[in-house]
Amino acid sequence: MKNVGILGVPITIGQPNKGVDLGPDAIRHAGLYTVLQNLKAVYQDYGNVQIENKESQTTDHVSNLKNLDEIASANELAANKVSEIIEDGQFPLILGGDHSMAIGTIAGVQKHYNNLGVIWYDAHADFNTEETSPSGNIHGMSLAVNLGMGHEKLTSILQNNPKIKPENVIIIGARSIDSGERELIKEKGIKVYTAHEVEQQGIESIIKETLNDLSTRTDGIHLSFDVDSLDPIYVPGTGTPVEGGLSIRESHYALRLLNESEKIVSAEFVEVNPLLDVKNQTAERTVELIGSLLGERYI
Ligand SMILES: NC(=[NH2+])NCCC[C@H](N)C(=O)O
Ligand SMILES: [Mn+2]
Ligand SMILES: [Mn+2]
Repeated sequence: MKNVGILGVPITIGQPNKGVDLGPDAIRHAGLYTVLQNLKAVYQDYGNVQIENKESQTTDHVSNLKNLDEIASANELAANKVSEIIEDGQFPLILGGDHSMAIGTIAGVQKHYNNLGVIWYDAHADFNTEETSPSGNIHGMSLAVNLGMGHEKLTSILQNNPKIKPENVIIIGARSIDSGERELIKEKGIKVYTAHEVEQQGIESIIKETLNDLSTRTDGIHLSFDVDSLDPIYVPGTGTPVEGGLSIRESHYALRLLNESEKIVSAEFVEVNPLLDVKNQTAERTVELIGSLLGERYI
């Protein structure tokens, strides 16, 4: 069983909805420790990264990016914390927070790998740059930033270099991709399994293909799990829900296959927003999904 280091990244300024900063604590309250105890996991909670989510929004005049400086410094903090958890010999289990946090989390993990792979499980591709973004919201840009595209204040977290190679990224569950993102995805040759492909090919085959593909090239795989990958009927508590999402059953199965592969070296669960939720069910489902990733079984 893994030795787990829990870290909350309560960032909200990468998008416009209030409340996603409460995500990490809602996940803890939904029974995270109990699940870990039942799995006989050794764990340590590193608490939350101290982030100042300013009420008033700043927009960079040149790039049109919202809250650029604040997001850059929050991600620097998150990156250092994640790196520290790995240095302590633990598996980083990171709780969000809006998806702009993946800029820092992946920078922190990447420090310890020569060739990191990333599975981006999401309704969105988060592959915008300031040129293509329809919103200026940085949570829609974090994957592109990880590949070295975007504002230098974001691409230079920890080191001024691309953190992952395009061939080492696989997106699963996408069904809302902006036209500019689509062009960039094609240009970079990123592998995407859309929600339609999950329907047609099946999640088992997709996860196995993903693992085969990434295992040959990478020395570790980070899972970036945006809860809006799931259909909003299961997870109402998220800021950018998209209909036609993945089912809870196939997502548990996906996570079980990832667990069995023993290739996942770190994971984050993001975009849980308790203020948009109904009876904390989004946080509760997130805890159950974390259980599957860490080895919980039906029988
Ligand atoms: N991590 C997320 N939920 N991202 C949603 C992004 C939505 C849209 N594509 C944008 O860039 O604004
Ligand atoms: Mn998303
Ligand atoms: Mn996302």
